[in-house]
Amino acid sequence: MSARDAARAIDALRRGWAVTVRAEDGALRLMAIEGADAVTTKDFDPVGEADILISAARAQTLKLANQIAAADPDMPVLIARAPWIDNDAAMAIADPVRDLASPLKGPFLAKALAAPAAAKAALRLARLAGILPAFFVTGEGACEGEASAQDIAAYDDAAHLAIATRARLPVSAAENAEIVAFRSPDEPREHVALVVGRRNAAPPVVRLHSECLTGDVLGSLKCDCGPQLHQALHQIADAQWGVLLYLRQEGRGIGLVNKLRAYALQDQGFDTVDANVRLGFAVDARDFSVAARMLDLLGIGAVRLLTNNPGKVAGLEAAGIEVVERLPIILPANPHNERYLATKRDRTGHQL
Ligand SMILES: Nc1nc2c(ncn2[C@@H]2O[C@H](COP(=O)(O)OP(=O)(O)OP(=O)(O)O)[C@@H](O)[C@H]2O)c(=O)[nH]1
Ligand SMILES: [Zn+2]
Repeated sequence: MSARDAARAIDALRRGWAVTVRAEDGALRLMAIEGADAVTTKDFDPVGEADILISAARAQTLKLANQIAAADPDMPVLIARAPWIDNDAAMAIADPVRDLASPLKGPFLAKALAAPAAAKAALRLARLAGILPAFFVTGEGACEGEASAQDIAAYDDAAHLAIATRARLPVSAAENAEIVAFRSPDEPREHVALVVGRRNAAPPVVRLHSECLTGDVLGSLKCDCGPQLHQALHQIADAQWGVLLYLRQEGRGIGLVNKLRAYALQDQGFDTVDANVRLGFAVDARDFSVAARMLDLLGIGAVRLLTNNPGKVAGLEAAGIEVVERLPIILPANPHNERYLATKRDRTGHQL
């Protein structure tokens, strides 16, 4: 079992190269539909026979609901290749953002999935690679990367995370702060912690902040991330000691490009929950065991957690960190994020 194989497969997928995903029930040779061009497609599938693997949610939108396994509604669906499915048509199958522009798709013929466990692992790999969960699929053949379902499951295992370095970092909210960088040999994303103030015996005030390029850096009004980040730093500074974890979980774990696809779906009227689902992802794909591991490496076993999200409390506790208190972090809404905040309150259990 090696997370290295998963890392290679992720890299290959993002470059549009062929990869093989194996599980106990068989192997699938895959190429991402996203980014496929005439040359890579010909190389992967010279005769144009590759089938298409999509998420169950995408199958539902494409009127293949009858193909969704009753016993496992998350099971991916395999579409048989038809002569009219060229790269452009495949991209229209893959990308829900195009549904308004190209509404006429199908009819599709679904096929039995020979290797369901491998298909599920492939979809997990797509999320880790930050691409759309839609593939061309063949059986055997040349490929640039090969990973097993176990490799893929081990890829973002927080156990391999370690402290890489630390340094003093005065910030506007707290001059007495130290930045601690964490790295895992398997994974390129580096998480950081900002440790504020002087450690004392009380459980620190802790904020788990998931990366949001649009909110944190550009000041997006569509979410509450930017103001929450600054408010959290001030609340931690006021408490004299605490930690902000900056987690590289852009878009609740689906990556920047997929989050922006979710935004494009929101422009079409879907809310933040339905947009994720329509893309073929979980509503929240984050794994908070990485945060627990970081706290553990900082010698912190109990926290006062700044959050409105009961899922974060449960995720940290499940990973062995005691949450002695939940502190709310509520900021005024603006006209652009009103619906987003209402959806968090009404559909994802946020206590707002
Ligand atoms: N997929 C997706 N991600 C989003 C969207 N809006 C914001 N995000 C991401 O959501 C994450 C922000 O969530 P957080 O503020 O950490 O957490 P939360 O679940 O809202 O809980 P709180 O602790 O109460 O703030 C960041 O990774 C954002 O990039 C969206 O519409 N779709
Ligand atoms: Zn945001």
